[in-house]
Amino acid sequence: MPGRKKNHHKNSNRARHPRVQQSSGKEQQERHGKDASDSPEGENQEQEQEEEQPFRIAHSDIYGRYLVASRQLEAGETLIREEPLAIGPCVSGDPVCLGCYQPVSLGREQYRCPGCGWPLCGRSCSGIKRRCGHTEAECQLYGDRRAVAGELLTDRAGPAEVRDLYELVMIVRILLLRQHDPEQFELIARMESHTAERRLNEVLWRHYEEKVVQRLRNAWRLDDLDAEQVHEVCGILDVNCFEIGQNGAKARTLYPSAFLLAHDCTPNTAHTDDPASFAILLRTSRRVREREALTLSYAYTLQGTLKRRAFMHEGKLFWCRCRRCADPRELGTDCSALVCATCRAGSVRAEDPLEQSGDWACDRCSHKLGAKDLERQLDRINDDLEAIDVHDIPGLENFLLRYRDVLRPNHYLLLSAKYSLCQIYGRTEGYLLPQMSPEDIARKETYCREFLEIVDVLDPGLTRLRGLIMYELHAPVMVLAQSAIQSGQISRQEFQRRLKEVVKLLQVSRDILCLEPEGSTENAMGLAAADALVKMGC
Ligand SMILES: C[S@@+](CC[C@H](N)C(=O)[O-])C[C@H]1O[C@@H](n2cnc3c(N)ncnc32)[C@H](O)[C@@H]1O
Repeated sequence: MPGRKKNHHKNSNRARHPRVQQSSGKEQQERHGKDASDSPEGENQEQEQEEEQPFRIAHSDIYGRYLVASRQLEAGETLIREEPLAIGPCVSGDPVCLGCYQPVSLGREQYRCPGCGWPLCGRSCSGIKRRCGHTEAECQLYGDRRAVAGELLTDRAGPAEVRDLYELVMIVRILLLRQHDPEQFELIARMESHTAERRLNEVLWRHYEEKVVQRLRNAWRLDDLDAEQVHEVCGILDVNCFEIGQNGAKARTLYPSAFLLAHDCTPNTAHTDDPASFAILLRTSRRVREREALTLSYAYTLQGTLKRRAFMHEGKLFWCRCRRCADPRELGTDCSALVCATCRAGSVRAEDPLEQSGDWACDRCSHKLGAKDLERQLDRINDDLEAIDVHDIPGLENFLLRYRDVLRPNHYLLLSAKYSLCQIYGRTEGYLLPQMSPEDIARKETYCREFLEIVDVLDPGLTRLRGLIMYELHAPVMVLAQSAIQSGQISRQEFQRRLKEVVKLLQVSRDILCLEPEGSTENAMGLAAADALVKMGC
C-alpha cells in the first residue's frame, strides 16, 4: 500500500490525525464477528465524548488490535491523515533516489550523493537532509561503509544485489531512529511483528539472518547490532508497511495509526498518499455502521481467493476468512472460476475456498483438480499475460481469445487484460478515439462495463478503481451516442438517455478522483471530468 516537504516535527504525526481512543474493556473482550449493531453496554459520559471521534481501537482474538467506527460513518469521511513514522525504498530490484523515491539509473551519468555514493535524482532533490528522505545520519553511516554500500550500486550489479542493498535501507533507518528519536522508535516497536511464527519458517528466517543480520553485522560492521531486534524490525516491516507513491515514486511507509486497520477482501476504506509529505489520507469508501470494523485490503482486490490468501499468509501471517474468501463464487463475481477442461460446459471452483490445498471441482461433471495443479496452471497463464507489452492491443486481445475457453469471463486474469485494454484503447497511437473503428469503440465500452460490474462488488463505493473506470467508460458511450444519432440509428429520447449516463459517469468519477492528491494522474483525470461537465453545461 505507498514527496518532499518541509521538515516535520517528530510530534507532527500525532497532531495531524484524529486522537485514537481505546475502547471499553467490554469491547476489548468482544470477538470479531459479533453483531456490529449490538449496542455497547456500560456507556458512560467519557464514551459519549468519544462519539465525536470517527473510530477507536478495539481488540479481538482474531484481528488483534483493530479500528472500529465509533458512530455511523458516511462514504468519503476522512478518518486519518498522518505522516510516516518511517519511510524507505520498496523491496525490489529497481533503484530509486533515497530522497524522493523516484526511479534512478545506476549508470555513470547518474547523480550520486557526494557523501556516501548512493544514487540520488539530483543535487536539488527535495529529500536531501530531510527526515522523510536521505538524512545526514544515514549519509554518514553509508559514507563510512562506501565499499559495501554505494560503490556496489553500479550498472554491473544484478537485480538481486540491488534488491538486497535497497532492502537494508529502511531497516537501517529504523535502527538509526532508535538512537536519534527513541520516542518514534518506540511507536514502531509496539507494532505486530509475528516474530515467533516467522522463526518457525526456516526459509524466511534464514533469508533475514543472512541477507540482513549477518550483512549488517559483518559487512557493514554494525557491531552493536542486536540480532533479535533486527528480526523484530524485519517482521514489523513485512506486517505493517504500506506501499505508496505518486507520479512514478515508490516507497514503503509505517504510519502511527493506519497500521491498525484490519484486512478485508472487500474493504470499507480507501486510501491515497500525498506526494509532497508522503502522508496517508484514509477515507471511508462507503457507509460504515457504528461498531463495524474499519478495513482495508492488504492484497490487490482484483486477484483470486487462492492468490490473495497465499499473499496474506506469507507476508502477514494469517489466513483470511472474510465473506468473500469463504464464498466459492466470490460474492457472485465468479472471478476465480475456470471452464471445465473435461466437459467444457461446467465451471470449476474451489470446493472449500478456506481449505487452501483443497480440491477444485466442476459443477456439471465429476472433474476435479488439486489446488497445486491449479496454481501452476494459473502461474503459466499469468506469465503469458506479463509477457505482453502493456501497450500491445492486439497482444492483449489475443490473450483474451486464447483463454476464453479456459477461464470464465470474469476470471481475474481476463479482467486484468480487459482493464489494460480499457485504459489503452483511445490513448495509444493507432487507437486514438478518432482513429478507432466503431467496433473497437464498442469493445472498449464492453470491457469497461464488464470491469465496472465486478469492481462495484469487490471494491465498491468511492474507490479509485471505480473513478478511473467510469472516466474511461464515459468516452465510448458519448462517441457511440453521437454517431448513432447522426446516422439516425437512435431516437432523440435514447440519445438524451445516453447523455444522462455520460453525465452521471463524469460526476461520479470527478467526485472520486478529485479526492486524490493534487498533481497525481488520478487527480488530473478528476479535473478533466469536471472540465468535461462544464463543457456539457452541467
Ligand atoms: C497491520 S497489522 C494490524 C494491527 C494488528 N492487529 C495489531 O494488533 O498490531 C496486521 C496483522 O493484524 C492481524 N489481522 C489483520 N486483519 C486480519 C484478518 N482479517 N484476519 C486475521 N488477522 C488479521 C494479523 O495478525 C496481521 O498480521
